[in-house]
Amino acid sequence: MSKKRTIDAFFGTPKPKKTRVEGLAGDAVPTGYSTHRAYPFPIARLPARLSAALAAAPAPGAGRAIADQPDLDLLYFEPYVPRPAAADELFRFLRAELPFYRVEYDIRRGGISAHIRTPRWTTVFGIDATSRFSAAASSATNTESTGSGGGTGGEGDDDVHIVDAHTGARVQTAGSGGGIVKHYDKYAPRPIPGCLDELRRSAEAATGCDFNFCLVNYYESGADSISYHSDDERFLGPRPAIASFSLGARRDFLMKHKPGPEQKQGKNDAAKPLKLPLASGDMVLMRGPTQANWLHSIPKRSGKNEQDGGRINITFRKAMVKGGTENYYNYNVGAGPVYRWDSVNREMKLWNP
Ligand SMILES: O=C(O)CCC(=O)C(=O)O
Ligand SMILES: [Fe+2]
Repeated sequence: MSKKRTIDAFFGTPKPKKTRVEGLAGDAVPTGYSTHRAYPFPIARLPARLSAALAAAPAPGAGRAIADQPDLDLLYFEPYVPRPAAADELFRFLRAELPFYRVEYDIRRGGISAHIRTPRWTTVFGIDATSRFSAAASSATNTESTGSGGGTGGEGDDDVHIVDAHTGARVQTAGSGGGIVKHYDKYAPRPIPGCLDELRRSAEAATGCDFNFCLVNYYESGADSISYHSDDERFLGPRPAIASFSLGARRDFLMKHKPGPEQKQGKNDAAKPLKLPLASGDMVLMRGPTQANWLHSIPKRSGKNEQDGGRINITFRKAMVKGGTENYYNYNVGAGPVYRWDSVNREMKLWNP
């Protein structure tokens, strides 16, 4: 029996007589909801046993360094989230509880325009380092409500606003009304919900890095992919550290050195392409000179490997300036409709509140 079928057999049949929440794996019961007016629906907090699994995450330095190639610096936790049970439960939880988008956009390159359909589901939370969510935001995102989404005790998400990270002064945004719109006028940034913030805090402890953004990809089958790119945008600053988690189906993560003048000089002849078969629960920290010099991708899979179950990828990053916030919401939320996992039909479904 394949590993996947074993996991399905273990989690596929919920235990009878326990309170069960639609979309949650097995007998998991949420411990409350994160709410915010920019969320399309309240987002469940982690069941206690997943919180416990993340709290017991690897100690700093537990990862294996991969730095034996020019300009490459990876730290590979294999796994980070214990597998199969915790990693697979976290996969099912996040697929069921997060809003997803299928972003489309137009590009113009060299006078030619093209319409791009992102070949995977995406979502994003966070705000760049020039701003933060007010104290009311953190209480709103930790609201112990029972699912109505309205919060409790008057700590409604209406009090949540964005403030300057240094002065604490309120940042004038599209949603805050009254006067000239100055910042974040295209998208209302969303605080990282509790369920992903627990993983963010765990990753910060394990890596010693700071993260203020969480990007999520859902590859529903082998037909979904991400093409070769590097996460080297200027708004991440030089030598960015990116923590990348894998949950669900195993997919190959390919890396190759960027072509460049150095290669012609022979310096990078030794840089061989890399293939990491990322499994559920794995985490790869990419840091140092990696983004400036290497490309990475998740190629499509075909034939018998195409329908091998979905995979979620979560990356934590630190955007330094406001342009990063707009860029991330542009390409991971966009202007299209919201989708949510339908656990009966086992597919993403348009969310119509
Ligand atoms: O899915 C993955 O492992 C990689 C995702 C990625 O490279 C990205 O979101 O920038
Ligand atoms: Fe990437």
